[in-house]
Amino acid sequence: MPFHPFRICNFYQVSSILGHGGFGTVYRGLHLLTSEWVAIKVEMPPEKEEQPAMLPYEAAIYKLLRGKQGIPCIRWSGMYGGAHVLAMDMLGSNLDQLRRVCRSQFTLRTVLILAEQMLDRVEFAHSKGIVLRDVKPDNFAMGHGHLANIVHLYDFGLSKLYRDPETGAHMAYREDRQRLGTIRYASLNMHLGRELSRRDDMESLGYSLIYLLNGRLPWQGIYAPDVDWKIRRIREMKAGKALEDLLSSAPPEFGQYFEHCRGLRFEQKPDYAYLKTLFRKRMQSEGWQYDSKLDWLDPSVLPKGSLLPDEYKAEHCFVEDDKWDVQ
Ligand SMILES: Nc1ncnc2c1ncn2[C@@H]1O[C@H](COP(=O)(O)OP(=O)(O)OP(=O)(O)O)[C@@H](O)[C@H]1O
Repeated sequence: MPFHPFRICNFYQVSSILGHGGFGTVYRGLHLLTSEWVAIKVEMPPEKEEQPAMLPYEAAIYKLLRGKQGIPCIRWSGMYGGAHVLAMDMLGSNLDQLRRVCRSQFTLRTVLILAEQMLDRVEFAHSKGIVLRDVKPDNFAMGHGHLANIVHLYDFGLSKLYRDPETGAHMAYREDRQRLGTIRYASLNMHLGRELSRRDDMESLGYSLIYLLNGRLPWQGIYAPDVDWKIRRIREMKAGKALEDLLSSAPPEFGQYFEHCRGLRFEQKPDYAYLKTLFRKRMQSEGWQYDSKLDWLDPSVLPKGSLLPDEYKAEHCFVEDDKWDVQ
């Protein structure tokens, strides 16, 4: 069906669809007065009255996180034309899209540079009492223009407050929880039906980093007669030898990372500084700098190059203004 441009909240001209989420559509919009591009999430109120809309909840999470670099800024949120609307900073490609541009995997150097920022974003969300419950490469995107080297954390649809905002008490441990998020990156506790806490975000981040480095995880593409069987098999792989083998063939820092995350108790705060130091020491020992030479901007370091046409390669005009968009 052809897309007909329309206007939303009076001053956003919607030009195209960016994507469809679990509960609505995300549009690309131009602010008619400032000429800034924004991403606009729109959710129609659920048909059943007792079913809550998700977007106001997500907007509330964004408000708790506002002001920090690496979290998209909310430009407008509320009801418009009978729909829930959330207008926010327009982001560039997510890390899984960029991985594909780099012919399926990043160099260790790029993964370590990204890891520092990803750890920082997750730590920040935790510091605000939020557990993300869906940490995966698709939920981290690079910024636009002068923020092209900044990793942004977005999509808080599954996040939850793990502390009571009044008393500060940690939520209670439970074992009867439903499966949530993305199986590929889910922690072992999620497979076991346990309430998810900070340790589980860290474990999912670990899987995400290894996925970006190797281009795949061992439990992708396994044969299974049905979905339940497959999920059970993935759980066994994460609990046993498949993970051990994965970690023994990965750089040793990842083994230490998982040892720490898997050793955390339900309410325990991860030692973010220790985890960052692990990766920083590796950067130092290799003589690598935290610079902007990320694989997709400088594909000369990639054994097989990138899928970007030549004119996109590290041309500053593409990273310094809003034209940089490799989706
Ligand atoms: N701020 C943004 N800037 C650019 N693109 C965005 C932005 N937010 C979302 N998108 C695009 O819209 C798509 C849908 O996003 P959304 O966060 O609603 O859902 P999702 O992550 O795909 O699914 P789910 O809602 O099930 O988590 C994303 O895949 C992304 O391509």
